Amino acid sequence: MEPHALVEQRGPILIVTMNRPQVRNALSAEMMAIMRDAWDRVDGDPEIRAAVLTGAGGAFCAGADLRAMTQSHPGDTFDGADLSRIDALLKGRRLTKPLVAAVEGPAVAGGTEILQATDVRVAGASARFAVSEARWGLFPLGGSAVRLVRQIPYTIAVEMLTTGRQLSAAEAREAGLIGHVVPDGQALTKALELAGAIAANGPLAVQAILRTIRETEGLPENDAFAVESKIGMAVFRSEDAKEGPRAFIEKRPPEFRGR
Ligand SMILES: C[C@H]([C@H](O)CC(=O)SCCNC(=O)CCNC(=O)[C@H](O)C(C)(C)COP(=O)(O)OP(=O)(O)OC[C@H]1O[C@@H](n2cnc3c(N)ncnc32)[C@H](O)[C@@H]1OP(=O)(O)O)[C@H]1CC[C@H]2[C@@H]3CCC4=CC(=O)CC[C@]4(C)[C@H]3CC[C@]12C
Repeated sequence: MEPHALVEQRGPILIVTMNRPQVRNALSAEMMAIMRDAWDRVDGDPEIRAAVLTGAGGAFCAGADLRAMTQSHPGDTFDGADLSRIDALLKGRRLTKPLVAAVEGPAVAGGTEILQATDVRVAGASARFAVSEARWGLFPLGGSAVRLVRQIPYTIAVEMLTTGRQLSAAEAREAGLIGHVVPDGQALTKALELAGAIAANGPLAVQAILRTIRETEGLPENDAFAVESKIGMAVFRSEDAKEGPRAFIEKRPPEFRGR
């Protein structure tokens, strides 16, 4: 039996592949455990500078396993755990390094929910996006009722959440849910190209930029600048911030050490 998610390190990039293609990579407890461990690895390993999340077999993810739900329903088995944080889906927890999504085929329900926790998003032309929980009388507990309206225009978010309608890749890009549409089958290649560009940059700078974005979300502008200037000045004091300008003047690629 294949593991429900595959984790592969390629140089400074960790690639996480949801791997239950026969059910369009519907989430399982095993898959979620592997994903949670992979996110710990991304945050804990200084050699990893970016991560990519994708799905096997031409699908991204079809959300929770509805068949499993007919056998053991979370509504009946729920043990009262705090669902304001679901590590595997990066709800209530964000990575310290950029996460790039490579979507082919359906990203539905939990699939579009975890997409909202990624930082840079690429999709094949036939990809489709939906938050379909309400169609089955369920609630999008992966965070979409909070996060989607913060990421895309209100009316499109509410329409997606309440009708469950699928957006095409072109519609998703127009709404700003994804950044790039590429020919089918090319999403991972493009995502790796973007992750590579991120990984080549100063890791302290990249992580500080992400941290600033995360920590200032929703703050009044001047409060946000107070946070930003503290985080940013620490980067300016680093060795990497001296290496970058030197490399420019010496006409060579910078060699960042992350300190
Ligand atoms: C709350 C989150 C999460 O947000 C909830 C959900 O995600 S609900 C899931 C809703 N999913 C859908 O609506 C998608 C259904 N599928 C489709 O619409 C289509 O299949 C498709 C568009 C994806 C693809 O269409 P295709 O035409 O290409 O393919 P199709 O022929 O239809 O399918 C091929 C075969 O694949 C099977 N398939 C597809 N999707 C699924 C699916 N989702 N489940 C099962 N099987 C699927 C299909 O049947 C075909 O197979 P055949 O054999 O050929 O028929 C929740 C996410 C995780 C939850 C937490 C989990 C852990 C917890 C445990 C607890 O006890 C407490 C709670 C919790 C923390 C729990 C809380 C909620 C979540 C966070």
